[in-house]
Amino acid sequence: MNDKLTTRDINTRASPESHDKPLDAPPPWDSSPWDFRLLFDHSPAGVYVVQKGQICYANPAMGELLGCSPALIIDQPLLSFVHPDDRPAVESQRRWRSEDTKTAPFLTRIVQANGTITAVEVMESLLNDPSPLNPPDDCVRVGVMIDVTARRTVDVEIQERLHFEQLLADLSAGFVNLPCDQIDSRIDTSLRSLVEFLGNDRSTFVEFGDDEDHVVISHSYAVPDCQPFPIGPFAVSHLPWFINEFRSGKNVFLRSIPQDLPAAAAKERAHCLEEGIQSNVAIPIKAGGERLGGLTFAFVRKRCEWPRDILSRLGLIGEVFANALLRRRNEQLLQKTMSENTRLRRQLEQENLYLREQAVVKHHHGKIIGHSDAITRVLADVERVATTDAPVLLTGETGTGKELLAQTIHELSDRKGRPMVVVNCASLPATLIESELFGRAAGAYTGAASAEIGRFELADGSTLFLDEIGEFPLELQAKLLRVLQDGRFERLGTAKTISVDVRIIAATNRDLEAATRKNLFYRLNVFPIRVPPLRDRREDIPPLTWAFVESFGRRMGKSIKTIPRKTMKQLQDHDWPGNIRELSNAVERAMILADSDTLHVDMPATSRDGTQPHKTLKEVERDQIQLVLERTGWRIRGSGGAAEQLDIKPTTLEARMAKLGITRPNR
Ligand SMILES: Nc1ncnc2c1ncn2[C@@H]1O[C@H](COP(=O)(O)OP(=O)(O)OP(=O)(O)O)[C@@H](O)[C@H]1O
Repeated sequence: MNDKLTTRDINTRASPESHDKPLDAPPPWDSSPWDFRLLFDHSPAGVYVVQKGQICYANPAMGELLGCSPALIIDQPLLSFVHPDDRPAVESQRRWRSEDTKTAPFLTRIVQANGTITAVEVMESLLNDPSPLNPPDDCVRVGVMIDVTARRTVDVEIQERLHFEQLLADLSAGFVNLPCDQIDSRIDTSLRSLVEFLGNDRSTFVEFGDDEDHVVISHSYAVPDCQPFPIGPFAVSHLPWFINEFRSGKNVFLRSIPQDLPAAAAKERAHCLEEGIQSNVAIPIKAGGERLGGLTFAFVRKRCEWPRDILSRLGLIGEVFANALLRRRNEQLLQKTMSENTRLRRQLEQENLYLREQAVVKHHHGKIIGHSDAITRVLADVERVATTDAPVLLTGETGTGKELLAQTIHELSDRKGRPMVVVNCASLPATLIESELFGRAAGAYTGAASAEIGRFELADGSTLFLDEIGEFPLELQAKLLRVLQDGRFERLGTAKTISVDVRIIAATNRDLEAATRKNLFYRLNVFPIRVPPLRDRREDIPPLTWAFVESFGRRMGKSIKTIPRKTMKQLQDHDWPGNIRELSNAVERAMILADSDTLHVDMPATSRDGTQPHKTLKEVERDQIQLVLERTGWRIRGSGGAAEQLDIKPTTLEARMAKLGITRPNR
């Protein structure tokens, strides 16, 4: 027994003042009851024994937990130390079932005599078996109690962190697939949730733009007694140190203002003083690799006690805001680009339409289509001569556009204010041509009841186009030469000389240089223009074809979108003895037959490769007239009649028919 340790022994050995006493080696361990008591005395956990609810043993650690010496605890009901709010839970926790000999560990709070509340974990077990005569509550129980305050603090921190993470997750989830027009209001409510959770007084989202001198306050929320930041541009010069700091990508963590502010932050110091800001935290935010803005958190009522590592978590939610704003910005950009695209496409369509219309309008108004060198040279001549009064002689095969060029010359001249007067010398019977051209007096000849002015008078101050001048009757040539010479003539049946100012343009597809017409030729040949046949300017075929497609399409209510490459090649390869008129007719024929938006053209017999028999111009003309007449049921006049389809006057057609010997077959 002598060498067994007593509590005092251990205390003496453990006390600092005993250090200077030399000690023998520690005595060997003896598992006698006394040694076990010693263990309880030194146990870091509170150990107690209760019988019939009253404490009958408490070790020193238990005394410390309950806040008084173990002697004062003895005979006290253990429940009297438990926090009144926790007592029902403790009692139910200790409701023994018959087979139970120990409780599961449970948490409760102990109230010490001085009012200190300590969180403890308790576990009890029965020392003797309960029986009907000896119910568990009457049994002897041994309990272990440990202080879990520190663990509780950690638990609370973990809980708070979990709540914070949950908040961040919820806020982030709220932005997924959020329509762009709801992003602003969602950021506002998110800032509010953050302020409410984190306990600061104002949270603000700042956007950095291209403007070096300003940032933009896009969202701000403040608790009721504090002012939110005014939304809109904010001059960097108001808080230069602060804004530049976090615009350059640094976190700003000012726990104690003004102490934490550097000397350079004079404006910030004044601002915080004025607004009563005690702490301020700012986190820069990147989105899409771009420094987009930042989140700021101001504290007015108290200082910030956040741990520093909160910054990275707040940075994450900031990124969610920034990504949403970036998405909105991109979407707006996309919208803008798309509407710009639509605008441009419309414009293009309009322009295209305009261009095509132009092509058609040009055609209808006698303007020239074609960009070949040959036609460009002709047009250059046309422009050069148009503004003069010089007579022009247009030569070229039939259908090459001589009348169109005459019209163009007229329209480019100063005479364009009055219409050009056209005389087709081939279509007028020789008997009528004199009165047609020079006018007549009443009774000038049988049937001429009234006086009538002729085309020369009609064209006074304008242009007279003498088409097919080669057909002009020889007997009238002298009169014509005179008027061409000095603009003077007499009406048929009068001696009165009339003087006119007429610009003459003549056209012919036959040789004027023949002896009989030499004088006329010299008089007219002041400014000759040779109009090239279509086969000499094949590159004009595609634009001409498209112009005719548009024109006929419009008239027929058909829309042709494509012409196969092969077809266009065939059109370009063809010799077109009837020139543009023949091309126009071929396209018209194809358009009548077209039943889709693709144009297929049945090529006329002659082609450049020589596989088809070569026809003379006359034959081609005859074939063409015959074809159109057959198609129109031999109707010459009126809308859709052969003359209109051939784009010549009915009288001209009749003259040609007579000349070519085309007659209607007997039925
Ligand atoms: N460059 C062109 N651009 C557009 N259409 C043209 C062009 N040249 C001619 N045409 C058209 O071709 C057809 C024949 O033209 P035009 O009557 O001017 O020819 P022409 O040489 O006077 O014929 P003719 O000698 O048989 O009287 C007309 O429908 C005309 O509008």
